[in-house]
Amino acid sequence: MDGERELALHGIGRRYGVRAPWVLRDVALTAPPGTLLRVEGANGSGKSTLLRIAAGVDRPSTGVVTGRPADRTAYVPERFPPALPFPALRYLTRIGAVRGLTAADARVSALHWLDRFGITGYASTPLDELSKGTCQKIAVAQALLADPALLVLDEAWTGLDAAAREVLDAAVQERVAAGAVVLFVDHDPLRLAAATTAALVLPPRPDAGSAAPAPVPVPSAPAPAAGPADPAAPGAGLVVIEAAGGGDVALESGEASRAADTLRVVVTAGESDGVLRTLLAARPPWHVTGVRTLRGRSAQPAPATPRLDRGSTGAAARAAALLRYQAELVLRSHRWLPPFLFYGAVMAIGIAGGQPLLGSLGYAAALLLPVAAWTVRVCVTTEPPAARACVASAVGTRRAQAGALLTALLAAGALGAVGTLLVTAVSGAHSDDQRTAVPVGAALVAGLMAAAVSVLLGTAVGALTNPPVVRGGGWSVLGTVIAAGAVLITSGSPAQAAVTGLVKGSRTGTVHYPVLALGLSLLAAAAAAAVSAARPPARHT
Ligand SMILES: Nc1ncnc2c1ncn2[C@@H]1O[C@H](COP(=O)(O)OP(=O)(O)OP(=O)(O)O)[C@@H](O)[C@H]1O
Repeated sequence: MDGERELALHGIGRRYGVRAPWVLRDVALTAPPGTLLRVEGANGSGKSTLLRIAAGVDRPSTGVVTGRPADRTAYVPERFPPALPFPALRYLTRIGAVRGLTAADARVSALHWLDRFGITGYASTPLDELSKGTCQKIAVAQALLADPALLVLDEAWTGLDAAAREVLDAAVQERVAAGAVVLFVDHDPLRLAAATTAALVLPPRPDAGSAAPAPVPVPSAPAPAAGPADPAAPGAGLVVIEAAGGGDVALESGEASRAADTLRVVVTAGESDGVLRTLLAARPPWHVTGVRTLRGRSAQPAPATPRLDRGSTGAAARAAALLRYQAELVLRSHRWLPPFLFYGAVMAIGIAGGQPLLGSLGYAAALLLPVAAWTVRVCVTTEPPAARACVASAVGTRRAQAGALLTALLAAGALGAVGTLLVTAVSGAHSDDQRTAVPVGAALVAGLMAAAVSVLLGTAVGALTNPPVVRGGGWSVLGTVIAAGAVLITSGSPAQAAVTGLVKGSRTGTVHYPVLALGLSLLAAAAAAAVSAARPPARHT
């Protein structure tokens, strides 16, 4: 991968629950730079699961993945959701920035891929108004934006028209020629057959509790150095096809050899499609377990891709790009409106001009806690899981979740700051009995600190009662309401301490700064965010 380490999967196992059957068991794989690897297996054998783990959008139950280019991995999910509230170009430029491109490069690259897929005319069209096929082109484009060094394609060709399939074929070969690793699943056994350098055949899914048969890796030919194929090289364009379990077949080309029920055919690249068709047409059909080139690559002309000024944005810029993407997603979805309107309405009911300042600040801070938890729910559930997976391939699942939580924290914090300022402006700077004057500046600071306590604890509650920690919608909402109420009224909780400090201070006109409560709520929010980010992401297929 552009001179980096090879991608390796070591002893990968995955099951969806401690008692659930193993979907994958002991899968091992190495893919040096320049590998084009096809993953095969029956329905339900775990192909998508394996691709998600390789792409870093799901985590294995056992084993590790090494050599993944952390900031240059891209993934196309099996189904891309059109429910994203972005126009096509806007979505691509936002994702390009998350993938580390500068704004200018992201736009150039997005326009390039829109053009290559022939959909420039849809640049301003919202994704939810695009046809399924056009939306799939956007799904593929988002993965190709920033020259991925690891590209993972889960049936990415499905839904594309013939011309777009060719564009994707060519793009894959460009990436492989540049030294990237490409892993793919496709229902068409001929897909990129001549260019594929390795295959991994997953065994059928084992029954619960039984050991899985080992996956069958088909070793790849040594990955050639990046650069154009040498058609004059000895063996150039030779393809090895391996297949199992089929019926009688008469091959008109290639050299065939058989061992047990496995057939191996060495054939020129030009004749390989014909051989594959013959094998698949046999009765019973052959199960193609591997297709790889012996030397060289198919010599597809590589259309010019824009030169991107990679590395021009650092970790901080990518984190900012992630927040901008998530904030714009929530803003465009309008799902932020209910909690914000609720906050405004309850503030309007409870706060009146001239009321004692500290008491009103306590009321505002208390209200902020459930509103912050609700905002977290909005921020972690608005992005469809498949779109989240695309983002997670770029930044990792933990950062994608942390980004959503931080977006909620900042949004609720901004709301709380505005609310606190308004309350300070309209309230009377005196104690409850109006005998003691309250210093406005000090009250404002204490009010902002109490609001921060509420926002932090509301974020903690939201993080622990929503996906991926609690996945069921009904349980999530119920859990959020109960937990938010409990945190507010439980004696000794930082929120209760901060709010009570203001309300009690209002009786005597004394300002208490909730310093300890703020420190504790910071710790609670950080711990809850860590728990939430550590949970495996939600299923998306
Ligand atoms: N998040 C999840 N939670 C629970 N079970 C899951 C989850 N994701 C996948 N599975 C199960 O794991 C098994 C393998 O699924 P996967 O989609 O990886 O297989 P596949 O080989 O890609 O299947 P197909 O060819 O039908 O797409 C299936 O039984 C599926 O129901």
